[in-house]
Amino acid sequence: MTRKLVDVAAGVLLRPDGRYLLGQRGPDTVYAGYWEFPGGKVEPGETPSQALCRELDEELGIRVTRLRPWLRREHLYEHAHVRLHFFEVCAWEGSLDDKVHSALDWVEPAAATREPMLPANGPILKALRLPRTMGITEATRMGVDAQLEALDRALDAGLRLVQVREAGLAADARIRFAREVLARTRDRGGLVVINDDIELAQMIGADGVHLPARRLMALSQRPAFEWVGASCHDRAELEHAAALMLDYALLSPVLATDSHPGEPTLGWGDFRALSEGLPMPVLALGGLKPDDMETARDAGAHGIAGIRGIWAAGA
Ligand SMILES: Nc1nc2c([nH]c(=O)n2[C@H]2C[C@H](O)[C@@H](COP(=O)(O)OP(=O)(O)OP(=O)(O)O)O2)c(=O)[nH]1
Repeated sequence: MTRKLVDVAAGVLLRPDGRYLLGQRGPDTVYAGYWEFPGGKVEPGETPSQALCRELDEELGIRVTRLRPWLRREHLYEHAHVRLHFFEVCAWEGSLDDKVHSALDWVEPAAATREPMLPANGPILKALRLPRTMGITEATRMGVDAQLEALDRALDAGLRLVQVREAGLAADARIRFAREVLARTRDRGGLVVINDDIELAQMIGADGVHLPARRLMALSQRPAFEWVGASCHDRAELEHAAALMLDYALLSPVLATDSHPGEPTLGWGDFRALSEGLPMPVLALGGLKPDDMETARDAGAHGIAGIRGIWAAGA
């Protein structure tokens, strides 16, 4: 049976302490008692962001002053085929005066979800657990000891997502290095993904794998890890990552880098256009430093990834 496509706008209200708001649907709605992000259907003639501002005013009594488009996902329910436009709502006026939910709760991204959760929202909650900054190792160039010291500094400064990318190290050294990165990062509650080496990731029990673009395009199924991401450089690669239901993508190169001098770059305009409307978070990569975070997020990025810019800054 084909169902009419219904556009829905939903807001992730983010507090400065990182918590976000969930509401429990009232008794007279479909999926009564389920938890959701506040929002509702897009009315004819409205854009999704206009719909969200109206819904948050009507339902919660707040006026949105700053929002960013984030993820877009479709889901086929028994009652409807919904296209969900998620926004990050970063600033608003007025205090919450909820008129529709049975309960509201500010939840920590790392904490367990509220149950029951609307079925379409699982990947959204997972995306909110993805740290905003990824450090990509380069022990091959820096030396193993210098890289591990830089990792410790970055972990102290709050880094919680590391990609081990060391094709240049000999096999034994690579295994030792990857184990060491995993132990140090886990100690701080962080995640480690291994570039292009599913066997190594399995052997050391890493959190996941990171697929280079050529490997991504050769796959028709997602590898079995909790976290799987990929490097992308154009829309076709991003869409393939979405079709495989990957957890994130890196899109590069955004700015010029010392490691790839003279290569054409996307700039923030192309970054925004390419990453728009995808179901998974996209991190910006290429010549970025921690200071670029706000610019990246304003351009639709979930966050930033980096090599030298991250290790030099201590993240
Ligand atoms: N608001 C919201 N809706 C969601 C989320 N996830 C999800 O699958 N949905 C679905 C459930 C519903 O099928 C649809 C939203 O419809 P709704 O009934 O809440 O919309 P509305 O507030 O405009 O209600 P109404 O005018 O029809 O009474 O989107 C979410 O996180 N927030």
